[in-house]
Formats: sequence, structure tokens, C-alpha cells
Amino acid sequence: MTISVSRANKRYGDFAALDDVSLDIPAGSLTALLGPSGSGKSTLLRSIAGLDSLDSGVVSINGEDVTRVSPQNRDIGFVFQHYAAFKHMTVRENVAFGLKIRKRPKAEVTRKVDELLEVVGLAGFQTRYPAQLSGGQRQRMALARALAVDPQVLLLDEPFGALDAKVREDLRKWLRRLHDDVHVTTVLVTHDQQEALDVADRIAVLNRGRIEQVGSPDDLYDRPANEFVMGFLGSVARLNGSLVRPHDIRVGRSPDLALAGADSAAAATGVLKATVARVVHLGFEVRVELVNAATGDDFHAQITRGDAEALSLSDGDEVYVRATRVPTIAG
Ligand SMILES: Nc1ncnc2c1ncn2[C@@H]1O[C@H](COP(=O)(O)OP(=O)(O)OP(=O)(O)O)[C@@H](O)[C@H]1O
Repeated sequence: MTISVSRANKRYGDFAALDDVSLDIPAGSLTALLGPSGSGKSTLLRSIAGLDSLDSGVVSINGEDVTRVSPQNRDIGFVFQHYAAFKHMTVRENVAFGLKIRKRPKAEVTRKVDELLEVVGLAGFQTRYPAQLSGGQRQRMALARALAVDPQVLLLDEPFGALDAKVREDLRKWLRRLHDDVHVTTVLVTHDQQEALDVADRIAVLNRGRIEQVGSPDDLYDRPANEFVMGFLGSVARLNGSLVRPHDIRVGRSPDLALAGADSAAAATGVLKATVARVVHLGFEVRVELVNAATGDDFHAQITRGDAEALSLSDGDEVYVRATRVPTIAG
């Protein structure tokens, strides 16, 4: 189901939480709303759900104007960061809840719940109570419950926000696979750029109640519309005025080495002198923390282990750096 938000405005006092936001979400996509805290992501999601009313603007689902339709009648599944499970019900009863209140036949409820518990990997947990589940299992139960009623649209507000990094990563992969199987149009709110890049096929970047850019992860990463998008999607260094990503910085022992294989990117930033502040081993890659000799600015380069070993860098060493690639900022 296509979701379309057109010229949405929402103010709290004189603060604009949504400032003339328009966004089209294609049917079957997994779209992330990405932005810093307070940028309006949740307000936009809640407006799509009908939980917040807009001051002006239109929300349509599959071409139908639902701006004044109640949340219950929008055919939407919703999962929040802190999911409120029914504590006195088992996993099975929690997942079956929406089907039961819709008075679906018992055989259908049994079949559907079995199927969903299998899909979310909780088949062996159906008689447990929510308190007997891990955080990740509880969020999967929440997703199963939201999916039970075959919603047209699935809205997820930081669904993995409260979980630790490893569990988040597992759940992300799992959500991606689930989405590939089920294809329900999904909108995910996150402030974590890695999560958005990992899981979504489209990302809308929000900032101060406005949409800065909408596109595929590659579009945003390689062709950011402006410096805000570029900086929000990963760390950046400013070399002679150009914004550069850490893994697009070459480090060398001499100006010539830094220049080897020169191209237009090198021309943009030139070769700069820097001092090594710290070398951090991150497994496959090495982060070289640097201080720009001319400006005193801190920045870092991300290089391979092989390159780091060849350079045998130590704290305090003087090196030369230049960009191997400078993204084109459209705006
Ligand atoms: N009920 C409210 N009353 C007043 N201000 C509100 C209300 N709800 C949201 N806001 C303000 O609107 C802005 C956008 O809030 P929103 O929750 O949409 O941001 P967000 O991008 O989801 O942020 P976060 O990642 O921190 O949840 C914030 O500055 C917030 O303080």
C-alpha cells in the first residue's frame, strides 16, 4: 500500500515539529525515517498512524485520504520502542489478541498464530509470559502481534531502541528477511544511521521538522543533498574545505606517497600534513586519529590493517594525507 503525506504541518506552540513535510512511501518498501532527536520522526510516524492529528496537510493510504480516519480504521500495525505487552497473557495469547477481538474463527486464529510464532522464531516460547522473555524476544512478539491482523502498513518507532548492539543487529537482519517474505509496506523510525543503511531500501532524512533528502541508502551516501545529510550518515572530516569520509582518506609517509594514483579528488583537497594522535585497531580496519598540522583540527582516517602495518604508524608521527574521493554534494 502506498502511503503519501502531503504538506503536513504540526506545531506545538510556536515550535514546528513538522514543517510542510511531503513524502511518498512506495508500496512494499521498507522506509526509514532517520534524523536526530527532536527532528520530527515520531510525529510524522504518529500522523501516518492517526495517533497525532495534523494542523494541516493530508495523509493518504493507497490513494484514499485517511487524514480524518481513526487509527483503528487505518489498517495499521504499530510497534513502539517500549512495547506494552499484556503481562498476564502468554506469548500465544498476546499474538492472538487482535484476531480474537476481531472474532475470527478459532481454527484460523490457531493457524495464523502458529505460523507467526514460527516466522518470528518464538515457536518454542508460546506458553511463556512476557516477563520470561528477553528484550529481543519481546520485540519479536510485538512484531508478531502487529502482523497478526494482516495490516496494510507496519509502523515501527525505534522498535529495537532499548536493546544492546548485538541483539539490535540480529533483529535488524531478521526484520529485513521478514520484510522480504511478507512485503508489507513498513516505515521504521530510527536515529541510528547504521540501522537505516542496513535495513531500509529507502531513507528519508529529517532535520528540524523538514525532510532534507529521500533516496536509497546509496543515493544518500554517495550523493548527499547537503552537508547535513553527509554528516548525519557517517563521520566526516573537512580537508581544505571539502567534506570527506574517513575511509576515503589516504595516509602516507611522504607527500608523494600520499599523492600516488592522483585523481580529481586529490586536486580538491591537496596533500595535507598531519600528526598521528592515536592508532586504534578495530579488527579488520584501523582508525588513525589525526591532527591537521595547519589548522589543529582533529579528524580520523579509516585504513586497512595491511596499509597500517606497511606504514607502521606510532603516536606523534608526522604523516601526509589526501582524499581519494570527494562526494558530490548536490545542494
Ligand atoms: N505533545 C507534545 N508537546 C509539545 N512538544 C512536543 C510534543 N510532542 C513532540 N513535541 C516536540 O516536537 C519535536 C519533534 O518530536 P518527535 O518526537 O517527532 O521527534 P523525534 O525525531 O521522533 O525525536 P526522538 O528521536 O528524540 O524521539 C520535539 O522537539 C518535541 O519536543
